[in-house]
Amino acid sequence: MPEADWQEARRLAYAAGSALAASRGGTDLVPLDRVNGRVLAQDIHSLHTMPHYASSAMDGWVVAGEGPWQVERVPQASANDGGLPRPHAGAGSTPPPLISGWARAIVTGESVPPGATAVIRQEASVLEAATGRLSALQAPSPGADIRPAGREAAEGELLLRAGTRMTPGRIAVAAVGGHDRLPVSQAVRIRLLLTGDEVVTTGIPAPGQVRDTFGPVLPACIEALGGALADVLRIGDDTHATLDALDSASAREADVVLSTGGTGRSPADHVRPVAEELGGTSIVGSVAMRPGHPALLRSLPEGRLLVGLPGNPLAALMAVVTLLEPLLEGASGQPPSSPVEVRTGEAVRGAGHSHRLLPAQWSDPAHRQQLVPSEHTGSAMMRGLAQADVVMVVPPAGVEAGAAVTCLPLPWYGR
Ligand SMILES: Nc1nc2c(c(=O)[nH]1)N[C@H]1C(S)=C(S)[C@@H](COP(=O)(O)OP(=O)(O)OC[C@H]3O[C@@H](n4cnc5c(N)ncnc54)[C@H](O)[C@@H]3O)O[C@H]1N2
Ligand code: MOO
Repeated sequence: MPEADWQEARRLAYAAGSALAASRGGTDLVPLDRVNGRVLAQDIHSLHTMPHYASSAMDGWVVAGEGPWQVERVPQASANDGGLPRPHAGAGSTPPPLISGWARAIVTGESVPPGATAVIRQEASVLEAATGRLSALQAPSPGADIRPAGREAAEGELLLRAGTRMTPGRIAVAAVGGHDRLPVSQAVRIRLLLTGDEVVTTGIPAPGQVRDTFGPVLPACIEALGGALADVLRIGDDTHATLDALDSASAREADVVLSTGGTGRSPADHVRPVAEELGGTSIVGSVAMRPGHPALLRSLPEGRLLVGLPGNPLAALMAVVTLLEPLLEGASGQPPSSPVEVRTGEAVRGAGHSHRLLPAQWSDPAHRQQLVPSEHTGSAMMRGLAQADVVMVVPPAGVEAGAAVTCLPLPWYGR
């Protein structure tokens, strides 16, 4: 099977994610304080006008008509508040109307009474305590410092579209719109399967061993991309263990198995042959990208999916942005993310028939105009990725200095 072109591999992964959602995707109703990062399954509308009542934008006096005004009730001067203003007296109810020529103390956010024409800030007012006469340093324009009801949104107005990923700003607008829970796409459940006899999880590895790069890293990537980690399994390079990990009762509880290592074709590599033996179809057999070309995507029994990441750590993370990210976008109903184009400050050699995925960084982080490839970007190296701001996608023919080049965000910098 020929290597899939890089863009085609992303399209196929997105389509496989969409098909997964169609076959098993449900909706969760999630409270606002737990919805960050989830993707809306339906459009969200305002449940009332926003703001839902006219309020004061400042501490001071609400007035009706032309000044000077008579204060309804002169507040007692006190050391703490200088006689102004009193706390919200009537939260939850409409205040009594204000008659033309009168003024009443008001605090920020408090309901403006019917009949009010403006709010005068405390520091812009002069109160004659003995007579209760209030004047303004400058005549207020009509409606000054009053936030009218409905200025931000009418009741029923669209606030957020289905397919939107929730962020703190979007959670805030849903709260202001009156929502307690939001309908979000059920997160894709992912089994993380780490393979390799030589992998050790702590301390300094002996020659021939490697320190596990994936166990501490991929759960964070899965979370950042909106997936849900179902479980983590570590196995050696063994056919039966691989078979069990891909197709046991517990494996079937996950929608996707995300494996690392074992994608090659040596006798020590079991992921590919065992998956083939299980049936299903190959969706992406390998990808025309460097590093990471042995990455694979195939269907497993019951319509589950296998994303096989190569063992070399940088290769695996480039496969995460190539296959796992579009798959999870498709599965949550988000539109496919479109990579941005940025200028490269240096000429970058292409890989001939493949795209090159290179960790890259801003040459001037303050202005973010131009990228340069990071150093130490060998397939088994991590220093380049540690410094990187984005992934530069270099076309097969390479790019000249100053040319625009496609870039992908790194999962942990959000999208
Ligand atoms: N004859 C060929 N050999 C290889 C080819 C090829 O085309 N022909 N492709 C190379 C490329 S490219 C890659 S990438 C790797 C893919 O290897 P596998 O997916 O089969 O992975 P392994 O062989 O199990 O391991 C490769 C490498 O990665 C290290 N590794 C594995 N797991 C971890 C981990 N959890 N943390 C850190 N490092 C890990 C492992 O020790 C090996 O060094 O194949 C090339 N060979
Ligand atoms: O995927 Mo491999 O070298 O491209 O590490």
